[in-house]
Amino acid sequence: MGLMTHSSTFLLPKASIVGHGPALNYALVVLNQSLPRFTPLLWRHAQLRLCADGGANRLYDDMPQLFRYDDVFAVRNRYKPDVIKGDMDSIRTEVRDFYANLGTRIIDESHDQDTTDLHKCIAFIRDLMPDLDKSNLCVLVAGALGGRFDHEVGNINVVCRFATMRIILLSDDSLIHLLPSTYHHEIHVHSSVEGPHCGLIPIGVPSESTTTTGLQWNLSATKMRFGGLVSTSNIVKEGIVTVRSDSDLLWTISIKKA
Ligand SMILES: Nc1ncnc2c1ncn2[C@@H]1O[C@H](COP(=O)(O)OP(=O)(O)OP(=O)(O)O)[C@@H](O)[C@H]1O
Ligand SMILES: Cc1ncc(C[n+]2csc(CCO)c2C)c(N)n1
Repeated sequence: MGLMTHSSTFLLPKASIVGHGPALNYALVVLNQSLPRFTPLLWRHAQLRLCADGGANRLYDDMPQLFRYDDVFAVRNRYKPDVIKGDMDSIRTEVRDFYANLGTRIIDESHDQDTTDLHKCIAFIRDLMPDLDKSNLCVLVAGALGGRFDHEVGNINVVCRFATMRIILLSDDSLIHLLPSTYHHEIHVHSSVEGPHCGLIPIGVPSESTTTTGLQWNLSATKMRFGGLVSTSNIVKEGIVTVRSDSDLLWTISIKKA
């Protein structure tokens, strides 16, 4: 079975990155929730930037607040998304017009009321990338956690629906990504920016057997299921956490405040 490595280097300044595994190309999707304070850092890492519908309002309203000493319009011009996509029921007209005038591609999919705006954005990224590029692509989703619970679950479901893509859901406080059962996993923990609190959560189906190293409460061929044991409030103890499981799991780790 192959090894998949994970490393939150997108939370580090670009210059300080020492690679673990292949260098990844990043895409950023901004959702309709208050922007995480490190969004400008994610923006710099990303080669492609999208807003999911009302996410464009957040970019327009919140980004200038992250640069309090800069001119509001200078900040808005600096942070121009490549694409705004969604059912367009939340983006304000002035915001849509502002970014359209800057040259942002606007994709209105108001006919589709069965998939979320995040889903629409991930499908766009998937279809844009040639097959070969996809293994090195990682999609960062800003503002995906906290807020309305149905949206949070919808966002997690997108991670599961596009299970072959690397997608990382982020808030100010934590990140989540999938650990597919078809790989063994090595998670390189950057303790300056993340941890120590973490969790491993079976999603969809129970896990009959999960084994970990590097945690305070390791699992040893342990069964996990909702209604039984799920590993929450665990603590990272080593620089590398390893996970092998017979089922897909969600990995979550806290993000440090300063
Ligand atoms: N409170 C929230 N918590 C987490 N994610 C959110 C939240 N609000 C919005 N999102 C994410 O941002 C995307 C765009 O948000 P937007 O408000 O434009 O969606 P929407 O389809 O109009 O939502 P709804 O009609 O259900 O209120 C959503 O698809 C969702 O992924
Ligand atoms: C069973 C079922 N539940 C909810 C919705 C509603 N819905 C899901 S995604 C979406 C678009 C949000 O931008 C909307 C309105 C549906 N279609 N089918």
